[in-house]
Amino acid sequence: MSADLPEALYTAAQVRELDRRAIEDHGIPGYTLMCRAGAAALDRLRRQWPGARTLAVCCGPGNNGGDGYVLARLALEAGLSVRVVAATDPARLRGEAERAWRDWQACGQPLSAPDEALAAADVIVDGLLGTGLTRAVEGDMARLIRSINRAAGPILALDIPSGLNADTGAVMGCVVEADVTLSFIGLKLGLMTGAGPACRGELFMDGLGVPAPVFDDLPPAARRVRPDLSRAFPPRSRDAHKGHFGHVLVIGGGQGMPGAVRLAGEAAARVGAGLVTLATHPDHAALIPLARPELMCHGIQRPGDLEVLLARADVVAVGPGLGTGDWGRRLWARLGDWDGPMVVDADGLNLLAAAPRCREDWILTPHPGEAARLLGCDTATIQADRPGAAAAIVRRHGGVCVLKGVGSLIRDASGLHLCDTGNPGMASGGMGDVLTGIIAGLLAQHLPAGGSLAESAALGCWVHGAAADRAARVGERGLLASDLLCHLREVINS
Ligand SMILES: NC(=O)C1=CN([C@@H]2O[C@H](COP(=O)(O)OP(=O)(O)OC[C@H]3O[C@@H](n4cnc5c(N)ncnc54)[C@H](O)[C@@H]3O)[C@@H](O)[C@H]2O)[C@H](O)CC1
Ligand SMILES: [K+]
Repeated sequence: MSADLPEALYTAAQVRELDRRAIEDHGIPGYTLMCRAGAAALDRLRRQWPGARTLAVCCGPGNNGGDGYVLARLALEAGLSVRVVAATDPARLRGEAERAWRDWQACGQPLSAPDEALAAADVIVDGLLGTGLTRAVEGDMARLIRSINRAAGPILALDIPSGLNADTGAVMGCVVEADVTLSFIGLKLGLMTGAGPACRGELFMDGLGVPAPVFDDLPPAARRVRPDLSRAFPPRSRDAHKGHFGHVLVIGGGQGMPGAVRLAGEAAARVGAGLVTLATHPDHAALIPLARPELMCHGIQRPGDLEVLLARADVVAVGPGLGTGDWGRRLWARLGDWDGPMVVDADGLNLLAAAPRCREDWILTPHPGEAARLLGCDTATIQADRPGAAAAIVRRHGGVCVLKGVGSLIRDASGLHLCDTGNPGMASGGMGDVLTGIIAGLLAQHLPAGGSLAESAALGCWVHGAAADRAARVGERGLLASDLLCHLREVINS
């Protein structure tokens, strides 16, 4: 991903509104925007693949196709060999796209058959579908996308890989697997979550010269988490003592599952919580401090054993390894009237799904499967509309929802953040326990300074992914949750 991507993320409808404003309110003709898009795409193509001489440009039925026809004409004028594949009859093109087609036609080049064009191409340009995707891709369009994906040449997607839902990051039937995507005017939310990161390749954006006022009073659908770490983690006063940095109580670790609470507890300590106590099953309470003596650990037989611990806690993290049996259920029930910020993960979420409740001061951290249980649907439904699922969980349960996965979403009643740190090495047990501890540890310190519950959750997601990215420098495969712990300090002090 190019480092200088903007923070704001938009839906397809919002980008269409930005297009409209640029055209109608600022007098930039639509065709000028389209020509700028085509020119920007050709420029990106030649930077990415300087040796490319032969292009296959696949053009669809709308303005995304129009971008493609402009690129094809400009490439021809620049001396490249260009074969254009029209996915649908160009006679059906309208508006700017029709004009782009006519300007291409005036170059006197015939259309090409897909197989011939794709086989000969040094680079393939995907101008099939953009933000106008309205339904699952099928038929000839799907066949063409599959041929593009099978071809040898690298792929440049215009605006968004065809077949990717710009709002949700879901694949609509099939999707172009791009090597590079150049998005226009505003970054689409779907490029950053769900299947977006996997099919967009390296991501760039070009604003097409749209003036800044176009973006006024159009709040983006989401904002990428880009913390200013010096502000998020202000220097500690010289007379600091552990009482200044809060006390986290982690409740979980049912019989035979001590690891989850240990990971969560250590993560909370590693992001700077002053004190961390684990309330866990008596069978292993004495063992955990042997591995990490800084963690205080109490064996809990019954809910009453929590009282003294809850009285001392500033933040509760509940769920890692809790289990949904009688022991876990009784501890969960005791928390019903605990008054303070809470992070709920894993079996805490499963118990919440079984007996729904609503609070404003908790942070729920479901992965898609737990989110499906919270909403009473299946995981595919969650992944088909991740932003919608996160919003539904907040409507039903209040507080903040961190919907984990590629492009974790952090949703509260006032808005949506998206975290794009992290890597596939995080697909291993215990990563969620570490995130739970990180968020609880930040809440205990009221970090980021003056931030909301959602901002603490967003910062925690960012720190979690950034630590995993550092740990993955020696390889993603085999990355363990505990590998993140030593990197947490590097990240928050960097
Ligand atoms: N001035 C501008 O408007 C600019 C637009 N940009 C580019 O325009 C596209 C959005 O264009 P739009 O025509 O709205 O949509 P698409 O080109 O994505 O395609 C719409 C077209 O496709 C049909 N369609 C929808 N779903 C399917 C499907 N599953 N299978 C087949 N066909 C489908 C639909 O019926 C329409 O006919 C944007 O992405 C930019 O690339 C410029 O970037 C900036 C200027
Ligand atoms: K496209």
